[in-house]
Amino acid sequence: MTDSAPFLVAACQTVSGTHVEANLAAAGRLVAEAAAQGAKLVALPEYFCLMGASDDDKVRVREPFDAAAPAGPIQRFLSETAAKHGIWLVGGTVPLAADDPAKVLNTTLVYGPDGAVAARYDKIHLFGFRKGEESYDESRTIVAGEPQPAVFDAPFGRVGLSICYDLRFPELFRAMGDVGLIVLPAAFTHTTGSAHWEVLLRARAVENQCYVLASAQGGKHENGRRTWGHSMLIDPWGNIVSVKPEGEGIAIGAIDLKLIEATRGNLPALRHRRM
Ligand SMILES: NC(=O)CC(=O)C(=O)O
Repeated sequence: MTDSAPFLVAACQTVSGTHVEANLAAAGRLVAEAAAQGAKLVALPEYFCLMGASDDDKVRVREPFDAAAPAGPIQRFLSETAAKHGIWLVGGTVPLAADDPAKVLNTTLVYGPDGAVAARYDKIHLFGFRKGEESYDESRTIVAGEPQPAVFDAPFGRVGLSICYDLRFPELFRAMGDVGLIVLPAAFTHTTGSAHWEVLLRARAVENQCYVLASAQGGKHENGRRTWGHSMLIDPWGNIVSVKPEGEGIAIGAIDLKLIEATRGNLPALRHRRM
């Protein structure tokens, strides 16, 4: 049964550094702030546990995955934090061990209010970008997930999972089916984010007539990188409900399931699809 009363969700924005312990402490403070304000679902950003000095650092802190018992400090932190606050915690991304020992899976693990794993999504699309001095190639250290959508059911409805660069591939979001909320942990670069972040997020909300909650890295990092931030909640009409432009903090706002129904009733574009 779906509980249809409006409820709060929050996107945590971090400026993660090169030390896992310090990053987990920062994430813990932000989740506690969101929970204290009443958020039922809280999302952390991509790479919330580490923005390493080099891309290979995430391989150094990789953890095996165990759905039954947290198999490392990052998974333990997520499980304990969800249970402590009694929330749904979308755990940004965790570097999970892959078959190739030189690479990881860049994975979102979702924990329920009981601290148990409720869903897993391995990032499908791997970011590559080169312009001037800037160069990114995730395929060097990350193995792409199997190309299939991941959703989970919470008491307030169905939630779809995606990560950062996935945002540029609308077919993934369509394949999620009927979701009321899409969550996107991210670490968009300052260059690409200033140009594309908001317009892409709002497009995904409008074309799927659902809420989008995007939790981002936002600021100048210890490793010299600069990320765009602008963590936000967007409603099914494409309005920005709440935004955290820069630096550490949260973007918190209400989800009203009746607005999804009303939007789809007024403008039945999803029913008008012919392909
Ligand atoms: N950092 C990413 O994975 C994606 C990004 O910055 C972009 O798509 O732009």
